[in-house]
Amino acid sequence: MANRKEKTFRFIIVGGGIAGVTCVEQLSSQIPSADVALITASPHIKTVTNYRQVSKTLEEFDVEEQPSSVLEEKFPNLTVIHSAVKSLHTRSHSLETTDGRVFGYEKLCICGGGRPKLLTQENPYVLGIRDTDSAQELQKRLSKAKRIVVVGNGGIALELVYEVEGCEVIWAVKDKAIGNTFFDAGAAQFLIPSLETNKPEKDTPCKRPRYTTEEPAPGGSHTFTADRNARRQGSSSTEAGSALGPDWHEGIVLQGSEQGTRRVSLEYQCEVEKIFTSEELLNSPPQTLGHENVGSWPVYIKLTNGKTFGCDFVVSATGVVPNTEPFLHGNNFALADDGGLQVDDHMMTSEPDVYAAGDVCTACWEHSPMWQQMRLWTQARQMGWYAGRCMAAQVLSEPIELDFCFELFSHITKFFNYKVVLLGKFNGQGLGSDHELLVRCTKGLEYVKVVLSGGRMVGAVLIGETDLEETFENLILNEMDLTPYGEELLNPNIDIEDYFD
Ligand SMILES: Cc1cc2nc3c(=O)[nH]c(=O)nc-3n(C[C@H](O)[C@H](O)[C@H](O)COP(=O)(O)OP(=O)(O)OC[C@H]3O[C@@H](n4cnc5c(N)ncnc54)[C@H](O)[C@@H]3O)c2cc1C
Ligand SMILES: NC(=O)C1=CN([C@@H]2O[C@H](COP(=O)(O)OP(=O)(O)OC[C@H]3O[C@@H](n4cnc5c(N)ncnc54)[C@H](O)[C@@H]3O)[C@@H](O)[C@H]2O)C=CC1
Repeated sequence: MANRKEKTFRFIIVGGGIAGVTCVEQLSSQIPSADVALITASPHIKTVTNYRQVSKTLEEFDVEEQPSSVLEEKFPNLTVIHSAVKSLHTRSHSLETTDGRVFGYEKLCICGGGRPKLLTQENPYVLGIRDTDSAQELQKRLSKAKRIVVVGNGGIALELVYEVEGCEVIWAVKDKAIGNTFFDAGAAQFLIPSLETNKPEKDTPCKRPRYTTEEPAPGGSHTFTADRNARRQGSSSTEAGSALGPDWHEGIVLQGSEQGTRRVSLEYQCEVEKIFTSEELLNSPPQTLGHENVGSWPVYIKLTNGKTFGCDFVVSATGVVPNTEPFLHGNNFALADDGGLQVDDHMMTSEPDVYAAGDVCTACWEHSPMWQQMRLWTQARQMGWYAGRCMAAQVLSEPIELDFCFELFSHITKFFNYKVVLLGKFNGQGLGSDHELLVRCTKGLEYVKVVLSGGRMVGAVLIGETDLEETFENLILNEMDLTPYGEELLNPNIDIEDYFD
């Protein structure tokens, strides 16, 4: 293969998502003379725009899908190759793309992202959501649907059950409360009433519509209903590739076949026992179907709580698997338990000269006590940026230390139309019983939870416009003993910022 190399680049980055593109930008601006190649399976690349450092560790930005020429114009030494990597040969420092080209590299960074961890593979009635194609498929199928079942209790499920209108949604969660990857039961209780109320009308269209839309066709349980008739529309056509992200649902119509109502029925503490097609159900012994008629739905889902629901399709919102497949074969990559490429504190994998960043990798260095990896947009950006710096530092023989952004976990997002800020060990992760909680909650307005360990703040969940993120971030980073303040810490009548000046 070595002889067939079309060209050897100093740096090759695989993947045109946030991690890969940020890595390319960092490398190209740090060493402008270096030949850099970005190899990506997707026709468009994702770039970070309107980046804003909210506080020491919190950041906000928009993400835009752009043609790769934008990047090539900015960095003349960059070549973008639109093809998927088919095989990697770390010994000969070369890789082959699906269109049969072979490229050599001095340093490689794998930013191949992840794919949905589906409940079951190759069942046409089980959908996952990851990229533009899968979002469009969801939109298309939803426009004809009367009932769907959403399985999973993380980010995608939270967004979907809130956004879908005109279609009954059965939401099956393994846990006692909603949103287990982000919240505890208290926060879940604060958020639940939002499923019963109307979504606020959006007076401005989405800032960055990215998806083609089609007009939809006409047209221990807990049930929530809300009415709304408004429909949103986006524009701009793209093809499959990188993961969606914040606001992915803003540019598409998530409307079922019926008129604009949100109807969510929650099934707690249950998993999926079996998924049947209508024919399978007819051929199998009688099932407990309640009022369902066998044959009236294309697919049926049996839950471990004994209930079976017929529906138009099932959304498997059950997490992400790192996309390691094409890179592993014939190489010696160490993998983490979650299937990610293990990386050290310089974003290096176990193979020489191969780095990795974003959803594809698992951070295997000794973490700061206040940081954990979550497969999020912000972390993809931070890892891509830091990997670029590490690759450049190695080439320039410069020392580099783990970046400050890995000191404290921080995430800003929106669920059920509330601003949500998560800091540090926001759910007491890894603390066992060695922590206490302080909670302040005003129904419909805000939910503030502080996690304390040994008298020091180690995490927080802030829902609503609390304006506390910067102060709490400082208190966590300063490791100040807060014992003397006790519950005053959350006293709404005290301006906490002045308190700690
Ligand atoms: C529906 C949805 C909503 C989300 N919402 C949020 C949110 O609100 N906030 C947040 O922080 N995060 C969110 N995320 C998570 C976030 O989008 C991801 O963590 C992040 O985009 C990962 O970036 P990445 O660059 O690592 O991977 P990706 O964006 O998946 O990019 C991987 C790239 O690698 C390319 N690729 C893969 N294999 C190959 C190959 N063999 N050869 C060449 N190229 C290849 C792909 O085409 C793609 O361009 C969401 C994710 C989803 C699916
Ligand atoms: N606003 C945000 O920050 C958002 C972030 N994301 C990110 O996108 C990625 C994909 O999102 P999700 O698929 O929601 O992943 P996730 O990791 O957030 O949640 C997965 C959920 O599926 C559940 N689950 C796993 N296996 C299951 C099974 N067999 N049966 C039933 N439940 C099961 C888990 O308990 C968990 O609740 C994640 O990395 C997530 O963090 C997604 C949407 C919004």
